[in-house]
Amino acid sequence: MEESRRNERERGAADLGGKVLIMTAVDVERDAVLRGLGGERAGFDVLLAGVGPASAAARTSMALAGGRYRLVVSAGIGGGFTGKAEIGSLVVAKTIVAADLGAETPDGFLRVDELGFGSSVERVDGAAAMKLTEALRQAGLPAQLGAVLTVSAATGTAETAADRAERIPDAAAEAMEGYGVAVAASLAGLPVLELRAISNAVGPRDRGAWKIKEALDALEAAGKVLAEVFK
Ligand SMILES: O=C(O)c1cccc(C(=O)CC[C@H]2O[C@@H](n3cnc4c(=O)[nH]cnc43)[C@H](O)[C@@H]2O)c1
Repeated sequence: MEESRRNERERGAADLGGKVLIMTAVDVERDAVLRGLGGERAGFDVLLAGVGPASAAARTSMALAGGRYRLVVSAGIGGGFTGKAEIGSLVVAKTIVAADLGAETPDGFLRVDELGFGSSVERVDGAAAMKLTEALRQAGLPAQLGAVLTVSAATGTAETAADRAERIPDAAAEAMEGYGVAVAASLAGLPVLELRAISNAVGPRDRGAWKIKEALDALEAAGKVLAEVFK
């Protein structure tokens, strides 16, 4: 069973049968993706993950148990690391990192890997991630590949932002669901992607400064590209 799942994953997103499952945290994100998919929705299911990795993992697993899918995508808005990802731009995950899964110690943070309890990094379908990033750029959208962090508590201070940026130097964006979606996809033997439209800077919490509309517009534009690339 494990070997057939591994073989399926190695064949990648392109040549497996089934639909593409897109999980968003909240309904305005789902609606933006659906607007972007437009008339090309037939090959896609866009479902709600809820906020946070636990809800995302549980709801993705439930969806995967009830349908036939070839690719799973975690999509939505996210925070961008300063100097890495600007508001209104798009980040496609090259890795999905559970940034707060582990243990604090007086000498610093220990990743769950260092504790010997599994992995804090979920691999994405690298070829599909590159293809999507290229297609987004071809469509004139500012897009880049970078590590996308999953956190249970959004960063709210400059200290936490600096700590996360130092521990994970290729971090471009932060959100709250990708790792949960990715673990569910991995258990089902399916490739995964994460796509984030940047609504705010990762750092001191300033909810009034979040550019939700800009991010949702970018997510909608990305939805059109998702339809072209994965139809
Ligand atoms: O208030 C609104 O109108 C609104 C519209 C769409 C989404 C929201 C959310 O608050 C969604 C929460 C969702 O956003 C992700 N996110 C966005 N920025 C960050 C961040 O800096 N750090 C972590 N997560 C972030 C996250 O995936 C949440 O699920 C509100």
